[in-house]
Amino acid sequence: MAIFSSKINSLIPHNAYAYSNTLFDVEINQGVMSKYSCSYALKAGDQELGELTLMRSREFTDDELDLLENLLCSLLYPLKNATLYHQALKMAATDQLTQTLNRVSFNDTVKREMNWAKLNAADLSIIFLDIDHFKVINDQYGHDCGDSTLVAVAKLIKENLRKNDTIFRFGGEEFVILVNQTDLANAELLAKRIRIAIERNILVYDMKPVKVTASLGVSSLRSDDNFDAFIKRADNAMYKAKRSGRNRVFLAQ
Ligand SMILES: Nc1nc2c(ncn2[C@@H]2O[C@H](COP(=O)(O)OP(=O)(O)OP(=O)(O)O)[C@@H](O)[C@H]2O)c(=O)[nH]1
Repeated sequence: MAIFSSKINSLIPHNAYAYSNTLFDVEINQGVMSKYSCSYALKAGDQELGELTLMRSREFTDDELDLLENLLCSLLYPLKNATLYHQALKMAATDQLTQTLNRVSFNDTVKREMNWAKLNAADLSIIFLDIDHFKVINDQYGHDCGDSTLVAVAKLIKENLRKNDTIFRFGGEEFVILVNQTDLANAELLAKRIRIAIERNILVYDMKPVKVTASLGVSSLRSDDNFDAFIKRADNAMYKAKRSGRNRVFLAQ
């Protein structure tokens, strides 16, 4: 969009542009917001491609708007390809059942956040969460009930997170939450909130209440940590929570 804006600037001068595309999760605002604007909802066939707005301090003429509409036509198909590519990448990294990230992007995301936290002397914490006796839920109520449980737990976790936190479905009934700019004490509070939310939530399946609890382990980044050590401490803490009776939060030592 930046290239399109700069290429057309000699033909249709403008001070700023805004582009948003919810499918992309993209929201771009470039330049100085101005009084006059023209907006276009971009579409190729039935594919929505977001909304583009150009802004400047004097009105756009009819000739300029006609020209812009023609130029936009040449943008639609490259934009459609970019959207499809982005959707494919997003799907590959998303667990379709729980709509959380899957393992594909886990290592890269954690390493990137570890680097950022170390460079900026910021806190970073990680929570491992494993649903208790999940096999029993599957065996007693069926696999569909197990799937509904996974969806419900993911939703409860998401409801307790901030925008910058990231949730991954790590394996079968295991989730990992990366908590930015949060120290061990505050990550523990978050883990306890999530544990209570899961315990209190009443999942009704086939008219029967299904009791769900989870065990959680928490670790925070240390200055000499590498990726494996950071992850392993939280995983070990979660296993300690399991071994000491489940439905509890353990902090990494
Ligand atoms: N319904 C459903 N079940 C799954 C899925 N992925 C893994 N499972 C099941 O999750 C169960 C995990 O069982 P275990 O590893 O024994 O763990 P658990 O029963 O939760 O026991 P603890 O972790 O020790 O409390 C297995 O029965 C798997 O078949 C899934 O996507 N959907």
